[in-house]
Amino acid sequence: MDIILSVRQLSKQIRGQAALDAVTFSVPEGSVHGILGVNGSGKTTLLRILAGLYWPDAGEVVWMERSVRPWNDSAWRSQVAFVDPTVSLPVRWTLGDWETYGALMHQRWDGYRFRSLLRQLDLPLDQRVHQFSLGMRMRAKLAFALATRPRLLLLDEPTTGLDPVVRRQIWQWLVGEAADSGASLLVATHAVDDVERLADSLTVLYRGRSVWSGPLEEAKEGFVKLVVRPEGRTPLHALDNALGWEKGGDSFSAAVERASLDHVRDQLRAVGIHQVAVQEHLPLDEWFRLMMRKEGYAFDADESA
Ligand SMILES: Nc1ncnc2c1ncn2[C@@H]1O[C@H](COP(=O)(O)OP(=O)(O)OP(=O)(O)O)[C@@H](O)[C@H]1O
Repeated sequence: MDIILSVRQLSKQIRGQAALDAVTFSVPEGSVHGILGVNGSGKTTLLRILAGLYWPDAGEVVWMERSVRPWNDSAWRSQVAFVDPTVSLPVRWTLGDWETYGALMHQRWDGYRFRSLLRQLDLPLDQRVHQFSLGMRMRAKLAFALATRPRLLLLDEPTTGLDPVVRRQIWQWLVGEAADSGASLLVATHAVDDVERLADSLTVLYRGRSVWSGPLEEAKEGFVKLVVRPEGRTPLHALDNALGWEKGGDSFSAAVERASLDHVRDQLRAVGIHQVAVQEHLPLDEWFRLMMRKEGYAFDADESA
């Protein structure tokens, strides 16, 4: 797949702190790319720059091999839609009013598509949006965004506050709609399971830096979990604190990068542990925790080993 968007060395300071620090990643055309990160890692700042709401201090945004300035480029902005759970068109308006606004304000507005999406989503055109449930509001915002016919849809925590059934329905519908229209999705979220289910590729942000980026499969293939049953008082912490051994019954487990597997096995042998079970195909959540641990993010709950 061709690369449609490249973000290169993007940096932004907010009140003297680096909200983004040389963030770099690429998004293949027509794909879903997840931006994963713990609180305060820079996800919203990144999307706001791409939506043209903030400008960066340094770095480059390349769209279809052309360097663009989202904060100063109306052609770019006509191809990009940003869905932010904290911002919406006025909720005192009806969706009919949203439609009128969309037709006036968006060069690529497709009224036929908007109506068809509202029918699919069972959303009434003549009811004020503040009377909608949270799930209905999010559907309305997504329908509005899709009706602007974006080539790139930026989503900031789009399913926060929604129950698991609605969340799954919305995702399924959205990814299908985006695929039909050829749009690429950039989704910032804490929800590792959503990224695992939907994304083709992902970037992990930590303290404003992109600490990992690549295809989902590469992330999932890149690590395993070791399970050991030490006898007596084997000092697992002394082996490698960064592994963060977790106790479960009479065994300990730790996720490790596949590349360091032999090294860790050698360390275990050196303290008399020869029986090591290796688990493959683990949930992405375990990989994400491993990434965060490597970066020094504290996991209080894991200090039991
Ligand atoms: N308006 C602001 N004023 C001061 N600091 C800010 C502002 N906006 C962002 N920051 C800081 O920039 C950093 C990145 O914030 P950002 O909101 O982009 O992270 P995030 O990954 O989206 O977080 P969350 O998951 O909690 O929404 C944080 O340290 C945050 O405190």
